[in-house]
Amino acid sequence: MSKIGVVLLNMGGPDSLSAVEPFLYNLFSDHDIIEIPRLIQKPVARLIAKLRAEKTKHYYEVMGGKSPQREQTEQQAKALQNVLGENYKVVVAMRYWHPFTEEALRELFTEDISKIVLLPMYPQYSKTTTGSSFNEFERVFKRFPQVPVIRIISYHNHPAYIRAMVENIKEHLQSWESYFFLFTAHSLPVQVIKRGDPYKDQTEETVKLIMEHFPEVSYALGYQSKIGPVKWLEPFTDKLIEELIKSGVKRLALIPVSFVCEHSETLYELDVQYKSLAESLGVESFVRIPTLKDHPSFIEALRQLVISSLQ
Ligand SMILES: C=CC1=C(C)c2cc3[nH]c(cc4nc(cc5[nH]c(cc1n2)c(C)c5CCC(=O)O)C(CCC(=O)O)=C4C)c(C)c3C=C
Ligand SMILES: [Fe+2]
Ligand SMILES: [Fe+2]
Repeated sequence: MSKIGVVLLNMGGPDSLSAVEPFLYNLFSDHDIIEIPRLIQKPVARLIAKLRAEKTKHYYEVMGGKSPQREQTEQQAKALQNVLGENYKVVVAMRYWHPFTEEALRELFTEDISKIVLLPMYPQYSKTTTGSSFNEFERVFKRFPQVPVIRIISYHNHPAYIRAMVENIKEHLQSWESYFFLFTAHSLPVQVIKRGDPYKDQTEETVKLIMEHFPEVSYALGYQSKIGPVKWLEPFTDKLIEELIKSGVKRLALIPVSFVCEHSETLYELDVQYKSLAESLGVESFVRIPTLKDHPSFIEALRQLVISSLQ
C-alpha cells in the first residue's frame, strides 16, 4: 500500500568541528539567506566561511563538538511517525548539513509514496529559512517521481502550537507569575523584512497569543544572533537583558520563540553568554525555557498540521 511522505525541514548543523567550515560554506552559498551577487556568491561564501569558522567552532566546542540539531530533529520525526502510524513515512531534510534533501528523498522513495507533505521546523515563515528549504526541495525533487507536494507554510498562530508553547513554559517555571518573560527570536536583516518577509509580524503574533494565557505577566520580545555589518531586527536580546535588570527586574525567564530544538543559538548564546551577562548584573533568578523538541503537545500540533493539510 502506498504511503504519504512527510518531510521535516530544518537547517542542520555541523556534526563535528571539521564540518563547521563546509557547513558555513553551504550556508553562505545560499542566495535565499544571504544575497551576494550570484556570479561571485560561491567564492565569497568560501572566504566568509573561512573567516568565520574559528568563531563558530568555538560555539560548537563549548557544546561538546557538534550541533544537537540532527539528533533532536530525528527524535521529532520518530515521535511524529509514531502518532501518524504506518500509512505515513516521516523523514528529515536539512538545508546545510546531513541529511540533505537528496538523502531524505532517497530514503522516502524506498517505499511507494503517493504524496509528500513538507513540514518546516520553523513555526514562523521567512524566505531565509522555510523559503530556502522549499526552494532546495524544488531543485532536488525534479530527479524523483513526480507525486503531488503539499507545503505547510507556517503555523505561528496554530492553536495546538500555541498550547504546546504555553504548557512547556508552565512545566519549566515554578511560580511563573513572579517572572518577567523575555521572548527571544532569531534576528533577520531589516532589508528582508522591508521587502515583505512576514517573519517579524508572525513572531509578534506568536508572542501575543502565548501571552493571552499569562495575562498578569510583563513581557518583551528581543532578537538574537545578528552577524555581519548590515542592520538587523532590534531590540537585541542582550541589550534588553541589560536594560531590564538595570531597571529592577529580578526574575527573568528567557523563552526561545523561533527555534523548536536546541543548537548553537540556544545552547551557547542563551545558556552561556546571556546567562553570564544576567548573572553579572545581579539577576536573582534566570530560567531559560527549553525548546519544544519532542514535547507530546508539539508532536500533536505537528500531527494536526499534517492531517489538516491533506483535507
Ligand atoms: C547569513 C545570515 C543569516 C540569516 C539571515 C539567518 C537567519 C536565520 N537563522 C536561523 C536559525 C539558525 N541559524 C543557525 C546558525 C547560523 N545562522 C547563520 C547565518 C544566518 N542566519 C550562521 C552563520 C550560522 C552558523 C553559526 C554562526 O556562525 O553563528 C542555527 C544553528 C544551527 C545549529 O547549531 O544546529 C539556527 C537554528 C533562523 C530561525 C533565521 C531566520 C529567521
Ligand atoms: Fe541562522
Ligand atoms: Fe544564526
